[in-house]
Amino acid sequence: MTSPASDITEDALQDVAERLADSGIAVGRNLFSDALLNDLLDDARSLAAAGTLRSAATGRGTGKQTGALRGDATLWLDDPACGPAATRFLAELDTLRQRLNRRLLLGLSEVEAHYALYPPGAGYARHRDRFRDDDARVLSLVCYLNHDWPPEAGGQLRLHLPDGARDIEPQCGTTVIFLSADIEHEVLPAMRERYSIAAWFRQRPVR
Ligand SMILES: O=C(O)CCC(=O)C(=O)O
Ligand SMILES: [Fe+2]
Repeated sequence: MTSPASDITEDALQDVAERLADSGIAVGRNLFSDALLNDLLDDARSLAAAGTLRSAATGRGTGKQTGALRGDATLWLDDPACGPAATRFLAELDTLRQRLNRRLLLGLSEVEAHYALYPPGAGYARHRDRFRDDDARVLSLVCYLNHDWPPEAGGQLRLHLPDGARDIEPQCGTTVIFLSADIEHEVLPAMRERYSIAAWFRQRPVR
């Protein structure tokens, strides 16, 4: 089977698909190349330095109280201000979408993704990614861009699972994929700047 424009091997894909089918969560290591992740971090940093990332509290489709729930600043990867790494990453995600469809028959029709920067002190309260009034989000993906993240810096993704909480360090090279409707999660307050990309595979376009 050919997989154009993909860093992800067949074995890694198989592993992700099996874990998603078994438990609704897959944690991948090194799904994307170091070169791409480094370019994405550079891009996110320059966008942040230019003041282009916007507080998620004022983003689309969210309520006025969002600021109390989440402290990140974001920019959609299809924004013209983003660099070529963002376009490459969206192409990777779209290839992943098609490959997951072949294995899991999820009917994913589109993927959207944004850069997120959590400044020191920011987190994201416990939530699910599927909105009450919009069930388009099927799979969530979070890809971390932080090198040498020490545990004492906080900022872990805490997944609330039937058998207890599972914490994941936001370390560069780690990618978490989970069912948007099922998995409650939160971002613990980060003590230093925390860079990531959050993406959602949707079952139909809305925008
Ligand atoms: O950055 C993370 O670890 C998770 C972010 C998140 O939950 C979201 O953007 O919905
Ligand atoms: Fe989330």
